[in-house]
Amino acid sequence: MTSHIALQGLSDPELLRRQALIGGKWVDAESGARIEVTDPATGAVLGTVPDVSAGQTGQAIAAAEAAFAQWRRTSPAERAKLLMAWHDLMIAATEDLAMILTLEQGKPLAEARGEIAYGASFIKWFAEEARRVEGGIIPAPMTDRRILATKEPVGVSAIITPWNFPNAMITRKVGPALAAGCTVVVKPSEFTPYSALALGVLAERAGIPAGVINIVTGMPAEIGAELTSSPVVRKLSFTGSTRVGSILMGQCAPTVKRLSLELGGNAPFIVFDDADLDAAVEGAIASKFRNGGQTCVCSNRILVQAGIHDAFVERLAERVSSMKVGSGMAADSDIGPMINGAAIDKINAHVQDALDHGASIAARAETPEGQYAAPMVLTGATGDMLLASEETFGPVAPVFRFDTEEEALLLANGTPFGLAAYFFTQDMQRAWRVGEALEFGMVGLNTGAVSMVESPFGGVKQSGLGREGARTGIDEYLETKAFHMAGL
Ligand SMILES: O=CCCCC(=O)O
Repeated sequence: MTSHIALQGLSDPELLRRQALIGGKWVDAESGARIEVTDPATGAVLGTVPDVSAGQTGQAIAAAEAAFAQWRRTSPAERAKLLMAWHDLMIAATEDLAMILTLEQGKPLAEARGEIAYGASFIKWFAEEARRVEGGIIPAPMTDRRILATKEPVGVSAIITPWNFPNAMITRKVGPALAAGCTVVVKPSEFTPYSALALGVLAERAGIPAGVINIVTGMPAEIGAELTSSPVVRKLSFTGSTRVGSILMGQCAPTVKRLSLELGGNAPFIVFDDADLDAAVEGAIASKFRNGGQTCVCSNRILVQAGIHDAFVERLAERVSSMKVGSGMAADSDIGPMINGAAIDKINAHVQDALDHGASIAARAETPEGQYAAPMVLTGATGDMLLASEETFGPVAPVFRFDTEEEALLLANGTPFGLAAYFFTQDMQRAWRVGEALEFGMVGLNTGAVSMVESPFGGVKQSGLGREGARTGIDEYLETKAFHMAGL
């Protein structure tokens, strides 16, 4: 089968796999059904992958269950060694992995390289953490007893990942799962399966045993229903929208699975009068336009205090109007295509609704025809606009004006979501006060970037459950067993 990706010249064409991975075997769908994967920059079909059925998903679950029996008994040092080998192969394959990622997802190649480094960092981190899973001894109320708290892997884990970070959202989940001794069935987004399959190839080369990582490609409803209903699957980790997360949560209820959910955000980005203007503009660019605005932690509402409002808007507008929009494969692109037509429709609807409600366009970058959204700064944004209550998930920066700190906090917290928030001030008392008052899982003071392996990633309210990355990320894949030894 020919493929546009192969024509682009991967140095290791074997990384481009077009089959699902079940129990160590690369397989097609039993029905022969396949789905197309397209390049969002051109609309060209990159190739196809199997549309795996519920039955085959069941086979992947059975393979993960069989592998779990052995994998859970490997030593932490052995798991760490295999994970480090996987990490090293990822780093060595950065250029190819980044090219695959850009072609199927659209983000500029430089950002894709950054995602591969970010993705690999989770594998390295959890390779290290594998050897630090410790239990404890609890003083018992009687003298002839000892109580041990031991840690055990949760079991077979279902990993459902999104299209916006096709590499790193897999590694942030699979890294800790494998380190803890769990085995996984990964269902990557149907828009970006090639990045996932390439990770599968590298895992196999690293020596990770058959069945420990299974990857099922295809449409989400059928595969998701099988993963969530299976009593063998003991854990679901999902990154995606709150709407889908809550459906999955409901589907997991009958079998009472452990859940990690990284869901939608509606991040406020607050600029106080006393902010460092340069730093605030840089922070806004970093947090708003990462991945073309298609990131759950991207700022969605830019709240600017009246005294600095006009200066901030002027500087932001200058930066945004000179942004380069184009194919992620072009060296000078700052913003690539959006993932699909539905994304463009939503962005356009938000912009039109804002304009209908009195907003104005302060800046708009030149944008080519095709599946692109124009980077834009809107002023005069207000709470009755769609973009105040929903994630736009695109390169549109709406600026809301506020007068007092109290007003800013009411606006910022006035959302059912609570993933990330950012604020800029040079007043240290305000820094503590506002940082503590923001109802979000992640808060950036004088920075627009909070995503890094060392830091716990996750949200409160309808933004999800659990934390990924960091020291605690492995806990999501561990159970505590109370082991009572009596008659001593
Ligand atoms: O949309 C959510 C992906 C999270 C990417 C990150 O880790 O910042």
